[in-house]
Amino acid sequence: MAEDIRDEQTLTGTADAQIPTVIADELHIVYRVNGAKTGKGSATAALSRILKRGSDDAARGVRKVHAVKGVSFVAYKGEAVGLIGSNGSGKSTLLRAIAGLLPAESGRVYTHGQPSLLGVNAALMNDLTGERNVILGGLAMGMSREQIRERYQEIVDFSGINEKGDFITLPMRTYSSGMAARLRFSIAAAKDHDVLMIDEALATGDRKFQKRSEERIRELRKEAGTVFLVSHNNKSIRDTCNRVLWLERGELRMDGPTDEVIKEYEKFTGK
Ligand SMILES: Nc1ncnc2c1ncn2[C@@H]1O[C@H](COP(=O)(O)OP(=O)(O)OP(=O)(O)O)[C@@H](O)[C@H]1O
Repeated sequence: MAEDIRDEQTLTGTADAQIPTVIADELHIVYRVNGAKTGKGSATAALSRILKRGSDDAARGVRKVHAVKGVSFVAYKGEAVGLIGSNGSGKSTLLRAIAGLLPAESGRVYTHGQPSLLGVNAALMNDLTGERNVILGGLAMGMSREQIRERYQEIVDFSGINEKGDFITLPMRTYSSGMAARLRFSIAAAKDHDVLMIDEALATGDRKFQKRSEERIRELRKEAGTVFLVSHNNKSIRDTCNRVLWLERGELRMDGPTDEVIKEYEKFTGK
């Protein structure tokens, strides 16, 4: 409890709280879906699109989905920011845009340091063993072999993969979806990130693992950067985040302290 209070003081009382890590400025993200008009993704449809190049999107059968509409916010070092909202409201799109994976239609995203996106679909190699994936995943995040060696056991223990036998030396395809998601989270959480974005990772895994993950998110937040968490689980958001952005139909509907925003959101969803 005392720790928590200290934590809050760090957030509000020191210069640390004032270092911006992510700035979104009137950000708009638009997806373009090919073949939406004909419903065909065939070679002839592709050819006719090429022939019609130069004419406008509508004529070429390209449909636009305006997924994020004019979102602006500033996130600071030491914050854990929850993203909530109905299905299709733009949460994952916003995360992917912050990670630099989607171009902005207009507006901008500025990030301090290297943002890392951890999704339940983060790519690990199914045919390789858990062990190889820990090493590759670590290298992909920019850790040195030495650092990976040092943290290897910690990662395996955290994932709990070996609790029911020696699974870490088996290919990932033999893991249940929960086990695979736990390993992904454990690999990503082994590094101290400038900006760490987690998409629904806590929804997978059992309650025990969720608790461990929440604890790690609190540590990451204390140690260095900013954590973004997308979740439909209001309790996970309450337990880990100090601030919440609520998106609805691509627009930022509310931005504020966790309790206040979740209260309004629950009113909205009728819970
Ligand atoms: N690759 C894509 N191509 C075209 N449209 C997309 C694509 N991905 C998402 N969209 C659309 O963008 C909008 C926002 O989707 P997004 O996945 O960001 O929502 P979300 O809030 O994360 O939803 P959920 O809670 O269901 O995960 C939706 O209308 C969706 O249909």
